[in-house]
Amino acid sequence: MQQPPQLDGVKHIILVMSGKGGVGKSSVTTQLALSLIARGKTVGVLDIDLCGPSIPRMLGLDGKGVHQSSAGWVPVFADEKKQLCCMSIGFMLENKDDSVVWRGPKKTAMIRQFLTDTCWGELDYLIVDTPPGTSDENISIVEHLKAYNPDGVVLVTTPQAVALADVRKQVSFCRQVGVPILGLVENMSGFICPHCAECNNLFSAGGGEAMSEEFALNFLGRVPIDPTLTAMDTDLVKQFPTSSLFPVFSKITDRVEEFATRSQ
Ligand SMILES: Nc1ncnc2c1ncn2[C@@H]1O[C@H](COP(=O)(O)OP(=O)(O)OP(=O)(O)O)[C@@H](O)[C@H]1O
Ligand code: SF4
Repeated sequence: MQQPPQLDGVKHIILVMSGKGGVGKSSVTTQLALSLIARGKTVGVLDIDLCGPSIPRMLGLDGKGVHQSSAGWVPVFADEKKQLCCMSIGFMLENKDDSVVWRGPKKTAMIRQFLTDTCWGELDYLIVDTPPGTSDENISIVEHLKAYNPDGVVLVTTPQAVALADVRKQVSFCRQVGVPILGLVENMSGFICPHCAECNNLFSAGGGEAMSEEFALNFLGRVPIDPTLTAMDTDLVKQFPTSSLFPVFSKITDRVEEFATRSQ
């Protein structure tokens, strides 16, 4: 497939996937992006979760609109230094509570347009937040991105058995479509009490690590349940380096960068 020129200036492409909805895929995408820009990287976030585009809200960009230049859609910048930009279906909806009720072919056409018509410019990383599961939309996304040789997939799960079972399907999906898996993140893994800083495992912990071993995946790290994650909604870029999640995502980002470079 011919590569659309809009992605020529992008050095690394990472997909974030989960077998199940609500496990924190968009949160991991956002925190990974913030962690990378804290290292001086330029990052684009492409939110192709057509049924639940939550990245604009998480990046404090709700209500922003995308404008079209002669070269294509111009992503929305999330910071003054213009290190972090975002493209999301959420920017196209008139009302943020509107839902996307398109049928398959229209969704596929929109995904193609997102991937080919957004002018990303020069980026160190493009992080793609995908719909949960192994739907036709996921197949379209991977088929399109394979032409650009993506670095690979960050899989997100939670410790509960049902979410882990969904990751099994996701692993087999990635292997079938031939896209490398960079590793697995176990989200909502314990709760750090804000009073005593003790970590309580609300659900059984360590399932993600055990699954990584079983499938010979890199274990990227655990993210605890952290109430500040939902509270950080304004000036996120400035807030992130002092947040409790900064050290957690620094370690995850170290591993993602290591494996992303290796798979080139
Ligand atoms: N580690 C965490 N600590 C606290 N809250 C979290 C954590 N991870 C995710 N959440 C919260 O859980 C909710 C779901 O997270 P998120 O939207 O990232 O999941 P998702 O997998 O992208 O969902 P979807 O299936 O809708 O795409 C959000 O309100 C988010 O703020
Ligand atoms: S973890 Fe410690 S401070 Fe937090 S609720 Fe339990 S006993 Fe109290």
